[in-house]
Amino acid sequence: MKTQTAMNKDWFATARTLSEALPYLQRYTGAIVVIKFGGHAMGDAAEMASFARDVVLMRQVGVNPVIVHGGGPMINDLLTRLGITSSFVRGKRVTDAATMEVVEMVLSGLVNKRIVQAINDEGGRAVGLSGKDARLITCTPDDPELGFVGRPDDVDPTVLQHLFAGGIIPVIAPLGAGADGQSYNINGDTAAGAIAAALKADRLLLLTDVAGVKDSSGEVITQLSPDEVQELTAQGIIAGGMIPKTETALAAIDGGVRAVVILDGRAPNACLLELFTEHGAGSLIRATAPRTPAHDAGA
Ligand SMILES: Nc1ncnc2c1ncn2[C@@H]1O[C@H](COP(=O)(O)OP(=O)(O)O)[C@@H](O)[C@H]1O
Ligand SMILES: CC(=O)N[C@@H](CCC(=O)OP(=O)(O)O)C(=O)O
Repeated sequence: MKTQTAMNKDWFATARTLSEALPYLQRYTGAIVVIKFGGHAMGDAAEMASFARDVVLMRQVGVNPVIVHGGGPMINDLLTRLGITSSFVRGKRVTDAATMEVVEMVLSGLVNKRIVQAINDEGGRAVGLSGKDARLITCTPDDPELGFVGRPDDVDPTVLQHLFAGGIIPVIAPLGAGADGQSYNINGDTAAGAIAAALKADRLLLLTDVAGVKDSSGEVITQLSPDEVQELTAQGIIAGGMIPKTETALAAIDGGVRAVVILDGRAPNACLLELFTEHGAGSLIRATAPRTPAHDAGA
């Protein structure tokens, strides 16, 4: 049972949090925030609902969120059930014709519609599409060794601008078409970075299953410059699955994205904490400027 005094304390704290968010809400009105929602970050139904609620809140306060999702673990599940073996080279799935069919079914079907439904359930209006729709992403083959893995060559974000104007939240599966109409599988981080660069997004949030980029003692680094990312990679401190993320971050910054944040998508309200509080979350990568006191003031 809660006493009147305890309840009052809760409400005062909530009101103060809302009040303190004002400069951040003002800062992000009209901003474009691209969110890469990785398969490992998706979690269970409650975690998916919590993510969807944060996205709907962003839209409600005037941000234009764009979700680019992954789904590697879900692709693995269906491939296993179908008896198709799969391998990765430098973090990318070797994709033959049969694998491509499964990748498209899982990403454009199961995963995309699950996210769309979760956002709509929270009162938002989401539209699911892939990089093949409205020529959003045109690809060339990444590397002959990888089969039908695409490298985004041309990104036409016109369809996204139409969706923003209608107050609709785009949810994008990382697929693309070649000039010849062939379907390509694109790494989710790569697709998110290319879309963020084409939109000159204010933020690219890469949601993963760790709290951020860690240093040699396992501490999360709250802010890094591109040079520091390169140093940590050369020292082998940034390794494995973190390499495609930091490479994406550097390419996105080069392409005109103002800043990239790598953060834990399973942490409650991770996106809200990053955008609308002084605290921030995860590791912020950008060319210059401090993270505090207002971690992105004027950026
Ligand atoms: N310096 C580092 N800081 C944080 N994580 C790192 C670092 N180097 C390697 N990693 C690994 O990168 C992983 C994130 O990449 P990945 O599993 O591919 O993510 P996702 O599935 O979300 O795309 C972490 O779980 C961690 O094991
Ligand atoms: C070329 C390539 O590797 N494509 C990825 C696409 C999905 C993805 O990126 O999913 P996560 O973000 O959950 O890892 C794949 O086939 O798994």
